[in-house]
Amino acid sequence: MEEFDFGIVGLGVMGRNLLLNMADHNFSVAGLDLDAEKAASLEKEALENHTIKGTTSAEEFCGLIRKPRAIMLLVPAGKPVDAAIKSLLPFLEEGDVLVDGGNSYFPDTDRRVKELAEKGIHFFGMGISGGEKGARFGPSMMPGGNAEAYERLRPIFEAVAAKVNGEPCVTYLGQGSAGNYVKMVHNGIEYAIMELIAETYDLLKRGYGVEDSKIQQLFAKWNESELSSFLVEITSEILEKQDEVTGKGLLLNYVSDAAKSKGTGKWTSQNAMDIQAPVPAIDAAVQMRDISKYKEERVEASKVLKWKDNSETSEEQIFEELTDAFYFAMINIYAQGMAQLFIASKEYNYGLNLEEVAKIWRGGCIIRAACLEDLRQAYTKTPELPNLLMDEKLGKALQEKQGAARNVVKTFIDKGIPAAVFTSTISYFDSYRSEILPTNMIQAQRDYFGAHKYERNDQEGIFHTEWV
Ligand SMILES: NC(=O)C1=CN([C@@H]2O[C@H](COP(=O)(O)OP(=O)(O)OC[C@H]3O[C@@H](n4cnc5c(N)ncnc54)[C@H](OP(=O)(O)O)[C@@H]3O)[C@@H](O)[C@H]2O)C=CC1
Ligand SMILES: O=C(CO)[C@H](O)[C@H](O)COP(=O)(O)O
Repeated sequence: MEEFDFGIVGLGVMGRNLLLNMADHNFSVAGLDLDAEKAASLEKEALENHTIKGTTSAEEFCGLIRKPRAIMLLVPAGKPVDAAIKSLLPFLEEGDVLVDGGNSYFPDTDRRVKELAEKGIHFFGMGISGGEKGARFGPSMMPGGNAEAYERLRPIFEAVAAKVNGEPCVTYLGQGSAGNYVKMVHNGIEYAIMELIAETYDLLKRGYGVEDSKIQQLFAKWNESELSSFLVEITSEILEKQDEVTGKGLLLNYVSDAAKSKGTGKWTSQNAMDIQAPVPAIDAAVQMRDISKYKEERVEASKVLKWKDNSETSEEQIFEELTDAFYFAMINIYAQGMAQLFIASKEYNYGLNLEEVAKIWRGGCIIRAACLEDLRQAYTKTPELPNLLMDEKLGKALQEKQGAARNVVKTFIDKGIPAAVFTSTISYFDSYRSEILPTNMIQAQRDYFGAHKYERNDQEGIFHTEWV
């Protein structure tokens, strides 16, 4: 056989849709899944011009694909990836390329790259974003690994990726686990923007008692402005969806408020701490999902821990200021994530080009937004920009909008509505722009109780003092 251009392992949400997307672009693709029903139904979905074949046999699957083989895994992260690799290995040969398209934890990718290199197999970690529709009609893809192996995959990935002004939302990002790392931070940013939107909705709904339809209109209007983005767009659609079970009101009002997660946001925060890249908005978003799980405790606490709203900001003023406050927070979130990538690139030797990262995030992915073109331009101007807050254009916009952001945050606090991400973005901005921080006190305290020593700001050297 050996006639298929590409193979995909895992015919679930992402694998099946990406396979059909590839087939749309005239690539012949074989699919492998443990579930016979999924493998069989694939061929039923084929259009006339598609060349696709589904199987549950790893041997048959590997036999279908032209050598050197190009195979992508789209199975859940963790053990299923190792299991899928193990099932393929007996049938793979030197020179074959395996691409992990899932949300794998980046150290796992580094391990797999090494293990498979010993067998002459190129292993690639490639984050994919865009969900079900993105995979089907054009995702953003973040590949990392062996640069030569990528050249073989490039035509197929560029064909199926989303396009912005004709430019594909995929590019080679760097060696080893660079692709998984960039996707991990993408998801960290995703968590923070989702929480920012949730906080905005909360302030309007619980803080001001604004009707859902009016909140929907605000998000729809924002999507026509500089705040235009996929997450804002889907929020306005979610705020329109009626509940079909009860036939009464919005479905959203029946959705449980205990949020789930699969790990990428947490890994972003954990690794940010390891490499000392502060990302407080992402940390806050992860923590809010965690707090949301303590439903019973929250219900009990709400009965005893009371606060009386003493806000002086009118609903009209909030509607006016929220737009600027949202922009301010959103840019801060991207700045934190991009600064993490800047630091991680040096730490792990990825050689990331942040202009390219911003470029491939403009379309296809969950965090696509109009502002990503401004982010891209900031890096075109200054490729080694350590923090987007220092870009002239973005910095000026943030300076103009910070007043609104500060008032909105005050209003959240006055009303007793949680605003973990909104408040963290102001603190980040204020810390980053502080020539002096009170951390001299921390250094003095460390020296006082632990003889940890300190440096002085007026002379060289390391000092210790008997403080009393
Ligand atoms: N869903 C989304 O929006 C996005 C998901 N991702 C990532 O993509 C990856 C895949 O996600 P998704 O498509 O949603 O997952 P699904 O659970 O929908 O699909 C995974 C498929 O892989 C199959 N599978 C598991 N182990 C093996 C194996 N050893 N050999 C062959 N097939 C196997 C599963 O079969 P079975 O069900 O029988 O176990 C299932 O059909 C994950 O890492 C996810 O985090 C990335 C971006 C967006
Ligand atoms: O990668 C994705 C989007 O970019 C996936 O949808 C992922 O599952 C989202 O993360 P979580 O499930 O933790 O919210």
